[in-house]
Amino acid sequence: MMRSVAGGLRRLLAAQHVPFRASSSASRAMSTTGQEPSFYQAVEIYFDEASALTKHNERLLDDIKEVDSLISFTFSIEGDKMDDQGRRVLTKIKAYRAQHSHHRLPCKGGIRYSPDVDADEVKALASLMTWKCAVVDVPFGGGKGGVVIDPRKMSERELEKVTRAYTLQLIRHNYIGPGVDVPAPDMGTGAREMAWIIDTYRGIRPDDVSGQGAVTGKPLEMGGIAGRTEATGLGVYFGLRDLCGHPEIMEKVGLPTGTKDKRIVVQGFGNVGYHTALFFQQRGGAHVIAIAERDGYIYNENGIDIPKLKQYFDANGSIMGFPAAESIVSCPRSLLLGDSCLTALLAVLRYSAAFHQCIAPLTHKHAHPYTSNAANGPLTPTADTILNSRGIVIVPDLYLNAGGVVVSYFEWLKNLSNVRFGRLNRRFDESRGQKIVDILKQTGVQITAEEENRIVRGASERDLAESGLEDTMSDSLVQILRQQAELEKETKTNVSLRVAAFVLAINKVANVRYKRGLVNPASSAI
Ligand SMILES: NC(=O)C1=CN([C@@H]2O[C@H](COP(=O)(O)OP(=O)(O)OC[C@H]3O[C@@H](n4cnc5c(N)ncnc54)[C@H](OP(=O)(O)O)[C@@H]3O)[C@@H](O)[C@H]2O)C=CC1
Ligand SMILES: O=C(O)CCC(=O)C(=O)O
Repeated sequence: MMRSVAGGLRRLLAAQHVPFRASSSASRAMSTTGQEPSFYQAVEIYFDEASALTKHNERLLDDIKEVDSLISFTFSIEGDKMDDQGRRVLTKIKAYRAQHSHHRLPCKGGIRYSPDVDADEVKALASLMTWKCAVVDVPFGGGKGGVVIDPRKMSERELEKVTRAYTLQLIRHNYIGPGVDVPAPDMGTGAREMAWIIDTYRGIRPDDVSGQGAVTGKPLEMGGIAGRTEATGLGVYFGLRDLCGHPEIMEKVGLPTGTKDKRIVVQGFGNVGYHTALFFQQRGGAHVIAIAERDGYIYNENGIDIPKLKQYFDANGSIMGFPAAESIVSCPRSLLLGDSCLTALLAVLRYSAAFHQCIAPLTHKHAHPYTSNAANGPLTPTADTILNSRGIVIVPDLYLNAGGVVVSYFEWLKNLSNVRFGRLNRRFDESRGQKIVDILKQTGVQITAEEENRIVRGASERDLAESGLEDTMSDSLVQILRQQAELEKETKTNVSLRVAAFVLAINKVANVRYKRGLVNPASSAI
């Protein structure tokens, strides 16, 4: 049975008291209201649009679309400030954790610290995690956590208190554990917070032999994996590099293949933005000509030196004033209107109607043939529709930023087995390589020192994590492009990468549900 997008969309519009108008595109119908849906509604719209192209039972689709569970709680911490009686002021904090899908356990997804976090955002992000994990064959359900604080306004001591108190709440609600739900870094959090989380968890559950796998993105000393910090940015680079390597795709956008000498603009210079820019420059030979941050953007048409900028940023807390570029204080989003580039890389922009108002109407046709969603959900359905209608290829977040969760998966595997990758076989591989070199030399083959090193060197944990990440990103892109081609053949219309990635993910999740025996695919009932 071909399912129409109408059901979900009609319900959504009804909830907003908007008359339903059948349309080939859910997002186009929504834009007629002049009002953007919420982030979670947008993810539902994307889901509906894609699921209409699948052959799954409607009730199963409705079921796998829903967020399975969401908890919210408040807790208090004693802050640094004193009241007039010399007591530490108590600060009340609201927090969430959503588990979108229990079709596979544990649930997996980062924790966001931001004053703008709310239930809608956490549900949307958890839902995206399910589809993301499915696209890259990471066997987890989706989850996401959020704490409503502004980490820039808190001391390290306060942040530690918040993180430990949040973890205690997760333990109390059974929302954390290596087989239940495994958090990781997201906006506003990093390895430091993950260390506090695992330390708190281990303190309460010291006899959990797999306990180190209760959170990923930890520092190495706390059971982390080499390469997790840069994994999301590296995955973005691998994904875009592969896309740029397809002659027929690049021909469509009128550019030569490869990343060399391509110009890109990056919005956000945090973990994801910085590492992506770094890899584009160092490995891809591309020029990062502009970078936007909260307080403005910097521009150098010959390319910005990313390691130098990072040093400057760490020392000054801002990219503004970086000597080797022009600093422009304005709406950072306006940089996306600039020169013609390969891609506008959105590495922080959160879901907001502002994108629709600021960028989408103004972006020139072909100014940037790609808009790459390194951030989660930066585009509203209307912005998405506008960019699509201009022929701009949107590289979807549920594929492009999956590098983080892929390497988190490797970290989790490492924690379950309690052994560093490569520890058992590295020396053995090296001695075998050495024997091969010796035999080649004995038979008179000339080998340079560099060649010898490449044959002999055994893989480190970092090498293995990176190679697993590269393989996953490449393989998943092949799957998405194959899905896109199949859908285009079936529907005889253009199908976006986002729709293709969602269809791929929905098929995988639905198939798990069928195989588990909870649903009969031939029946109309679940
Ligand atoms: N970290 C990860 O492994 C993963 C992250 N993601 C997604 O990537 C995105 C970025 O995450 P991440 O890099 O980890 O976050 P970070 O917190 O490390 O970095 C965000 C950066 O962007 C800056 N920023 C905030 N608001 C704006 C703005 N309006 N314009 C420009 N810059 C701004 C922040 O500045 P300031 O410090 O002043 O706030 C900070 O420097 C998020 O959508 C996240 O969900 C996706 C997959 C994995
Ligand atoms: O590393 C992880 O487990 C999840 C990262 C994340 O939150 C994301 O991909 O959005």
